[in-house]
Amino acid sequence: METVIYGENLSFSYKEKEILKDINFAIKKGERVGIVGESGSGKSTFLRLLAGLLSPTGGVVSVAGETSAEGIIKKISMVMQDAMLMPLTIKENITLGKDVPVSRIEEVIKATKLDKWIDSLEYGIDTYLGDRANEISGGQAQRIAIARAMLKDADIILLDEPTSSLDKETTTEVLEALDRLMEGKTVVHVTHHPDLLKGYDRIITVKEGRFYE
Ligand SMILES: Nc1ncnc2c1ncn2[C@@H]1O[C@H](COP(=O)(O)OP(=O)(O)OP(=O)(O)O)[C@@H](O)[C@H]1O
Repeated sequence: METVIYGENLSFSYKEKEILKDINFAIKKGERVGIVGESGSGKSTFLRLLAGLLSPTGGVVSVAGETSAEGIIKKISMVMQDAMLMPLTIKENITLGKDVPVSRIEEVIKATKLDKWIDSLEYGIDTYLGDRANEISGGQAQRIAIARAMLKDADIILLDEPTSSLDKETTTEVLEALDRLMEGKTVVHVTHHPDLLKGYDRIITVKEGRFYE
């Protein structure tokens, strides 16, 4: 299988503080890779480098053949700890304002099991989330973020603790939705919970700026 994500002598520092030191790695198409390590070891920093949100201070990171933020952003979908919903309708939060066939929107709403909840709302998918944001549970918010990622249908899925703010029951629902999102994709998943990485192809531990498999 071809390599779709790689780093060559990849380093990253915040000012003088070196977080990642001269790392080399390669992730193949369709692989599921878990990233674990102590708090502060640099897991989120690594994911941000893969997402193009940070630029390496040394070496190269390449994602689906892209090394620039503009290139990378088109090739990845990211689900993070916070869904970061905008003061827009549910539909607009899922489509991000793109013109998408209704049938496709319905598909992702079903796949993330948001349909029952949305049907119960007076304005359905056109419900405005601005002032109602407080009435949305963390699990619903995360599933909206997952529906958004499904619609984008990028080949590479980056996950940063997508279930860490949820209770046990809600976590199960969100994990089911994530399973659907990850089908057939290349996945990099940062987590404190190795039990979420069952069935993954590889687990990388970040320690003192280096990778251990
Ligand atoms: N914007 C920033 N400026 C300076 N230092 C930062 C910044 N963001 C993170 N750091 C530091 O970089 C180190 C790595 O942070 P990072 O968030 O990548 O770790 P992590 O392994 O994801 O931690 P956690 O598991 O707690 O989320 C930490 O020591 C953190 O304090």
